[in-house]
Amino acid sequence: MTDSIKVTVRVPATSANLGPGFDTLGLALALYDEVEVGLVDPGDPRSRSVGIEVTGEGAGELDDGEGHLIVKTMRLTFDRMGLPQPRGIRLRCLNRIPHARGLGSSSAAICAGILAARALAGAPYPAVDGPDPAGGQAGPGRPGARREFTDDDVFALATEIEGHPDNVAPCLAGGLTIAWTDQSNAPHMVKLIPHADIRPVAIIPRHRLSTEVARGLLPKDVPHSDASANAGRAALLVAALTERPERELLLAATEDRLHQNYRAPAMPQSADLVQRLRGLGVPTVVSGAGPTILAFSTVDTQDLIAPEVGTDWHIQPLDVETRGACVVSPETR
Ligand SMILES: Nc1ncnc2c1ncn2[C@@H]1O[C@H](COP(=O)(O)OP(=O)(O)O)[C@@H](O)[C@H]1O
Ligand SMILES: N[C@@H](CCOP(=O)(O)O)C(=O)O
Repeated sequence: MTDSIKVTVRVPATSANLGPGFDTLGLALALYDEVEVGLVDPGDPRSRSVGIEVTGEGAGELDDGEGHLIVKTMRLTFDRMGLPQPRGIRLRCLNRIPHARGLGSSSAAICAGILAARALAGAPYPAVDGPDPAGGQAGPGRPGARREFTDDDVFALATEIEGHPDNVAPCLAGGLTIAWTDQSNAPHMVKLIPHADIRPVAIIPRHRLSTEVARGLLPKDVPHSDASANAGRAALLVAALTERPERELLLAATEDRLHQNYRAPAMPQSADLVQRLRGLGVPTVVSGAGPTILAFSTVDTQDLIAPEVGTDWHIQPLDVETRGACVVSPETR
């Protein structure tokens, strides 16, 4: 038996914060998860279940049913689109983005789920006629009340699920993004293309640190002088990444006082390596909530990184990704 309809989505890794741009700046990186999602024919015996195949990161560890982040996200998206829940969902995940390392794996999974659900919504699929498998109730306006789900809706829902927009924005749009939320909590972004000389290098440890745990280490208030220093550095960083990718400017622009030091006790090796590389003149930050670190290498610093890092970390130079998440098959959008 075959799936009645299938889509494949591709979503990039992202590095958020970039030092001073806490919860605001993000950069998309050319390292991708690919997710094939199939909805099952009604006559297929698998049509009342969820089936998940994971290759790569998270294989054998992730929930293999309704609790899987992509399935949960798809269910919520079908609800928000005013559509009935599909019956059997098959996921085939090729996961390359490391989990809980500060490279935006959860944002990528959330964006994948929303984009897949939106792409599937255009086609007829076998819907649940009994109780909703996600535990919800079939409500008024589900079938027959389908509403257009715009790119802004995708961004808003992904941000609502993730809790902050700085990974979601570059994942969806690619490039360097400045993201913020307005007074009604709606997210917005501006996308910029970094200068061609910007060469990110992810330096990835074996151990994990969940974003939730790292966020728990942040104080409720910070000194005004620290906030002011970060505002200046974040502004400078946008200029340095797009127009003036000079090492000295990047080094000054990547200083942070709002989150990295507070989180250092949860990732002492990362904090130490950031300091050592910065001491050698390599602009280096904690990637997202860590424990990966991100260096901006230049011709004069590229040879300094490997000897300083040693063998306990995986050094991965990554191109900046400029297109963002997409449905690769069928090319519906
Ligand atoms: N491709 C994926 N499929 C299912 N769940 C995922 C996927 N990627 C991430 N997750 C979930 O998100 C968690 C990591 O999220 P988080 O702590 O925010 O770290 P980060 O987003 O920095 O990698 C994983 O432990 C896993 O539960
Ligand atoms: N601004 C967030 C970014 C978290 O990124 P992740 O890739 O670690 O999920 C934060 O610093 O908490």
